[in-house]
Amino acid sequence: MGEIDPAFIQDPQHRSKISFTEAQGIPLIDLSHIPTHTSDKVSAVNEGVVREIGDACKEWGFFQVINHGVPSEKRQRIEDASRKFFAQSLEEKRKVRRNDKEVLGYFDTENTKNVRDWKEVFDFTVEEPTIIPASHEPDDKEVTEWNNQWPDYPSELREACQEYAQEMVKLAYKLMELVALSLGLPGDKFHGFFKDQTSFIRLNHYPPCPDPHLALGVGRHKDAGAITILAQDDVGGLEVKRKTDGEWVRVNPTPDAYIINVGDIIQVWSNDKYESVDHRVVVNSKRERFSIPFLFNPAHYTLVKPLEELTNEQNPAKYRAYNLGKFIINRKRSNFQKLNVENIQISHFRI
Ligand SMILES: O=C(O)CCC(=O)C(=O)O
Ligand SMILES: [Fe+2]
Repeated sequence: MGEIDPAFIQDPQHRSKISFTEAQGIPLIDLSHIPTHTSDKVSAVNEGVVREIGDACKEWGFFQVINHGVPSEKRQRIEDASRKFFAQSLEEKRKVRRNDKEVLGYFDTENTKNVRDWKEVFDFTVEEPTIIPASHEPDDKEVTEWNNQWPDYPSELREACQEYAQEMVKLAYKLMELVALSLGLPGDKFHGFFKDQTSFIRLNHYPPCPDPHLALGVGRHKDAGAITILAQDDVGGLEVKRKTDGEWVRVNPTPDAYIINVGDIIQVWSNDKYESVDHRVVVNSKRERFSIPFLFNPAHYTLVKPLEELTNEQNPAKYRAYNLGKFIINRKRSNFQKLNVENIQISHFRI
């Protein structure tokens, strides 16, 4: 005990337990009968899946999908490239380091809720470049570009990432269609929001940790985007805060499955019908772990607010509209300046 830098040490109430509870009952949903372009008229087969998705979003905020249509070679390729990238020396990795000007690339000092995460990451956006507000100032209309920083090694990383991103976008549209249908909306209800998407992918590497019960790979948090599609390897460590009793439960790895979770934006759009759920990553002292989340995010100019179709006099909007781009910039800012305040959250816009 006590071998690690105090910056990593979680308050006792947030530490992982010695034994963990396996998440029983996180729905495993088979997408094999879902065509890429689900029309508004769901067939009888698809109706069952739509109901399963709706129930999973309500009861868990999390589910897993199989037969999702993402070719396993593409997943393998990005996973292999990620391993090669992180196996390099810190000096090499820092050549594509995130800094005040470049917000994407390699980063090994991320804090979640002001405690350092036991991990290193490599971030890249789907759109190259990604357009985003130039400042957090509400009245500043100027925009800027975020550009990816690609490392020289491994040489296949860039293409592997770009190809994988296209697969993630396809699956994300399919999932958003199912979510829309489950809310009683037209299948394409959400599509327009993603035209100039700010989606990004993060390669996560969690090295073995000498004190796994003091630190976390990622501290408890909710994802700020619309929906997250996560590939985790066979090590395990992702924990979800179960809605029924607030217990942290472990999502055991299922080979070739993706873990899907509702993000804050779906929570706002659905006016709290579907909630974004707290999750975290527990580390261990023996095996390094890799994961790849894809965060499907609308365009920066999106005004995020409860959908009119889902609100009425009895169920008024629970949130004020917020500008997504400004929200993203505010978050980045607080991460950088290590302001001793928690990141901006959707709860700031709660009415
Ligand atoms: O590594 C994981 O399993 C999850 C990571 C995560 O929640 C995130 O990066 O937002
Ligand atoms: Fe997350």
